[in-house]
Amino acid sequence: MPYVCADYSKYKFVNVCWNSENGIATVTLKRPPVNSLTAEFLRELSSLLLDLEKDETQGLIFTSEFDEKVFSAGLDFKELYRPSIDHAKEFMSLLHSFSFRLSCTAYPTVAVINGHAPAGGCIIPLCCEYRIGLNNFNIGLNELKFGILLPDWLSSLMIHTIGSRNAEQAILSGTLFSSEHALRIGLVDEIAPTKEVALEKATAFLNKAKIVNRSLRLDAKLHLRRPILQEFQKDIENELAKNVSLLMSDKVQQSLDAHIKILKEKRGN
Ligand SMILES: CCCCCCCC/C=C\C=C\CC(=O)SCCNC(=O)CCNC(=O)[C@H](O)C(C)(C)COP(=O)(O)OP(=O)(O)OC[C@H]1O[C@@H](n2cnc3c(N)ncnc32)[C@H](O)[C@@H]1OP(=O)(O)O
Repeated sequence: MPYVCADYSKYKFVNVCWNSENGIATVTLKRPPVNSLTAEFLRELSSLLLDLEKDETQGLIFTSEFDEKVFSAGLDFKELYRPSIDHAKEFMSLLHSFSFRLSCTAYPTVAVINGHAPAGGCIIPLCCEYRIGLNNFNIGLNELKFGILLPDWLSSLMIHTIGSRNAEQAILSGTLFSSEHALRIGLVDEIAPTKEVALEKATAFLNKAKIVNRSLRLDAKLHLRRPILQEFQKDIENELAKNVSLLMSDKVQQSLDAHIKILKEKRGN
């Protein structure tokens, strides 16, 4: 059984619950109020994946502290509004490297999606091998509605998950799917009535993975995910530069400004 070496209490935005009997790590995202992804959060998540790898984790479950509300609200609007060029570059690079790392972990991964997961909030679930949703949440890649062209690796993750035809329709219409609809098109693999049941289902999925030799399983995973991994590795410098210039463009900045205002008005601030 794996021996836990890393100090998981050092992490600010996640709670790591390590089960020493089965080697499964349950990682609860807890960056208030809505687990939006900032550079600091992405840096922490990347470092966490390395720690889990070193500790020979047998399986990883992601879930959110903000149960039945939000899994992750996606990229942090506020941090990405008028960033410095250096910060924009750092952010895009962290988003890319974390998503790549999560897509090819040696251990199996599950997302328990216990709340909304719009746009960038869908990235963690899509990088995972298995997705279990709760009822009454929305999930999808609705970036086109913000004037954001998806990076190829992200489209590729969606295609891998729901097939090209469904992905084309979903991405081009910027649809956010209800949990039932997400189940029908395969964007989630199962629906559970509560987080507890979802966590049991996640553990059952991870236990099934154990009957396969670990290194053979990793070879097969990398082989099956080759089209996605190739998109991640394709012309990285150019891809990052494209995303930075998209983020800095007037159109995207105006869209972020408009969304920040909408959220403020909603809260009456
Ligand atoms: C911009 C990138 C350009 C470059 C692209 C290249 C790479 C492309 C790859 C991926 C791109 C992804 C794009 C995104 O992810 S953009 C973010 C999209 N997300 C959303 O549209 C979600 C917006 N939020 C909501 O719909 C709701 O907040 C919801 C998550 C459903 C929760 O609703 P509720 O529980 O009612 O909470 P409130 O709306 O009242 O919000 C509570 C506070 O949280 C703040 N908030 C919400 N979302 C974000 C966010 N994304 N970033 C930062 N902050 C967010 C909100 O303002 C409230 O704050 P406060 O309490 O201070 O008022």
